[in-house]
Amino acid sequence: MIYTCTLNPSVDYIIHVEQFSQGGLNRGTDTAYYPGGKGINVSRVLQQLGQQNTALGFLGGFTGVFIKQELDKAHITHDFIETDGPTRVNMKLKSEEETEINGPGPAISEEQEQKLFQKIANLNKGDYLVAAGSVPSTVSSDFYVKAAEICRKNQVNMIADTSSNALKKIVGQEVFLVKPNHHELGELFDTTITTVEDAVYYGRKLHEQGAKHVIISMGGQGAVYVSGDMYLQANVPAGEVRNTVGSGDSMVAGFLASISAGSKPEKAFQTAVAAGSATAFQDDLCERADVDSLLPHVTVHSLDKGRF
Ligand SMILES: Nc1ncnc2c1ncn2[C@@H]1O[C@H](COP(=O)(O)OP(=O)(O)OP(=O)(O)O)[C@@H](O)[C@H]1O
Ligand SMILES: O=P(O)(O)OC[C@@]1(O)O[C@H](CO)[C@@H](O)[C@@H]1O
Repeated sequence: MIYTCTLNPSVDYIIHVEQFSQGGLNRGTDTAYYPGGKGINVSRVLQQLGQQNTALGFLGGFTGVFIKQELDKAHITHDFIETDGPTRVNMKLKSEEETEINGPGPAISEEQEQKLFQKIANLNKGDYLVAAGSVPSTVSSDFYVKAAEICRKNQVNMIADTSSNALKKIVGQEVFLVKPNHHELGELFDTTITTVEDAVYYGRKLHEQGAKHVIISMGGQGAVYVSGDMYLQANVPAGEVRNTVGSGDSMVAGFLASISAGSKPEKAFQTAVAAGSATAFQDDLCERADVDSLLPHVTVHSLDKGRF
């Protein structure tokens, strides 16, 4: 069984503004509301790809009700801990550039945090847990580390998709998959990553420190996969980028859907990139048909080990 865990979900409020003027009154043209937060996005794409899963995490208030309704409509099971305050609304402003304003989210009490650990402790050997997104300031900063320890003890495969301090802390833990983008990977090692060679070099470090599969997404430049002595590179298919929000989450879902169905890493990596790009090419997250049609346009090749 696959579980996702979103500590700080969101209603993503998308608003298009022509010629955004900072400090002025702007009138939006199109708007949309989506259930968001990285783990919830992974849940939605997994479901599209035919993988039933359960969404865990914290949710509350009128925004929480909306997210639950949307998950119900998509036939995604969920088992959230109720928060006292409402789940945040994250604004995604689409103008000449994409600007995001992510809220802090409601306060989480010690008791609520412990309840979530209890749910994680109840997962079974062989299950997958995708822990994705930022850690709210009221949750222990080492939440993911503790979750990884519980998962290791119970032989649950943990996937960590986070950034900044939470990503730093997870390095050194035994996890099934990490998927930093090249900026996050650079930040982790206090460097700037611009080339595939750099991505492989630092990706190997993550692998050596406990991550079984490492995917480094590099936006329009493609992506790199590292595991053991297997180094792969994929191109991204050509297309018009409409929305990159959730494209990284779609990669995680694509990889997991494929590998948990028994595919080899090459195929799972190809599916990850197809799913990431399928999301980038439309307004909401990708649908299965989009992933299937992009798959033949993603080429995966082995990188010559002598280069590294
Ligand atoms: N210009 C592009 N053309 C085609 N595909 C793209 C483009 N930009 C992003 N993608 C797709 O989205 C995937 C993830 O992109 P990126 O490296 O920006 O991840 P991320 O920063 O983790 O995403 P997120 O915005 O969800 O946090 C890429 O590997 C690719 O599949
Ligand atoms: O604030 P976080 O947890 O880092 O990111 C939250 C978020 O930006 O990530 C998703 C896209 O990846 C969105 O659905 C959501 O609004």
